[in-house]
Amino acid sequence: MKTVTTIAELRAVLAEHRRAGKSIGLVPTMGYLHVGHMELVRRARAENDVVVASIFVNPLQFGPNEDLAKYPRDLARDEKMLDEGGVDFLFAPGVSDMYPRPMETVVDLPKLGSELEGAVRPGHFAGVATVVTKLFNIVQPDRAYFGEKDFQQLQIIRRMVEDLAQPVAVVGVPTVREADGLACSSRNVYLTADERRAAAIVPKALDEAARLIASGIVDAAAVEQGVTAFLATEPLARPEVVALRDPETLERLDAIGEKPVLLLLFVRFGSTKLLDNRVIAPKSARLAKVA
Ligand SMILES: Nc1ncnc2c1ncn2[C@@H]1O[C@H](COP(=O)(O)OP(=O)(O)OP(=O)(O)O)[C@@H](O)[C@H]1O
Ligand SMILES: CC(C)(CO)[C@@H](O)C(=O)[O-]
Ligand code: BAL
Repeated sequence: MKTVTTIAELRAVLAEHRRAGKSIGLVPTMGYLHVGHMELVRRARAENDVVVASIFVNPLQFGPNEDLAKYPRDLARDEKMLDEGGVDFLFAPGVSDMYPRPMETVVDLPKLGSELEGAVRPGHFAGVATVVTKLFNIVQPDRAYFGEKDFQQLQIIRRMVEDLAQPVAVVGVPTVREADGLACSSRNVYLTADERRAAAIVPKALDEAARLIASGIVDAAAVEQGVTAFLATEPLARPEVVALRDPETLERLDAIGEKPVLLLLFVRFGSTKLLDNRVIAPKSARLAKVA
């Protein structure tokens, strides 16, 4: 694997491969890799001739009081993991490589980006959409891989690619979990031992949502209240978003019908935010209950 830090060098090495007709897969990350990231790499490796991973802790997507400065970093360990995962090029630019001048241009999806996590992190998704567009322009990948754990991010990128006719196929990858069900996340390292034990309630709250829907509840607010009450049984959990939404538009739902619904959670433990979600198909949830 070759590590590249400048846009010009990455463009030059990829141009050769593109001329030779090779397909290119891109895995964008912020580093401090775990098995969830490596699943994106595995998919990219299986589906493309050339695999590029990027590590860039993007200042544009952090709010003034967020964890930009303390976001966990370990480039040497990440390089080893990516090399073993079969990545061909690691793009690891510094902030001045990526943004030689303050950015004047912003890619924003004001509606999708202000819902849910966007409501508690104003400007976050404009920062994500802008950097992902820039990465797409630099790498010009055939396919780009994103985790379903960050479900809103994935839907925003899908919509951005459609709206702007960006020539890339967006591939969503199912969430990889720890043994107790907690979604793997770089930020899990911030949790104290007590918070880490308590965090197992997050995936259980998704099970609770599926159980409530399977029991025949059709009122979306009643499911949200049931899940909030379930999370309240864990004193260390501070739910910030408990929302049942349309999986594609992220719009609120009044009633649960036949179509799949998204349950999205954003729960704080101490100063750490944890995200999780599940798309629940009401029909199969109810059939599973009958069976
Ligand atoms: N558990 C996981 N399973 C599958 N994909 C994941 C998982 N965790 C992260 N990803 C995906 O990896 C990509 C890079 O994510 P990122 O570097 O922000 O890691 P993260 O663990 O989500 O970090 P954070 O703690 O900041 O949320 C994103 O597309 C993200 O959705
Ligand atoms: C997609 C991404 C790499 C953009 O900075 C980031 O939001 C992430 O790691 O999910
Ligand atoms: N995993 C999404 C990136 C962020 O939280 O900033």
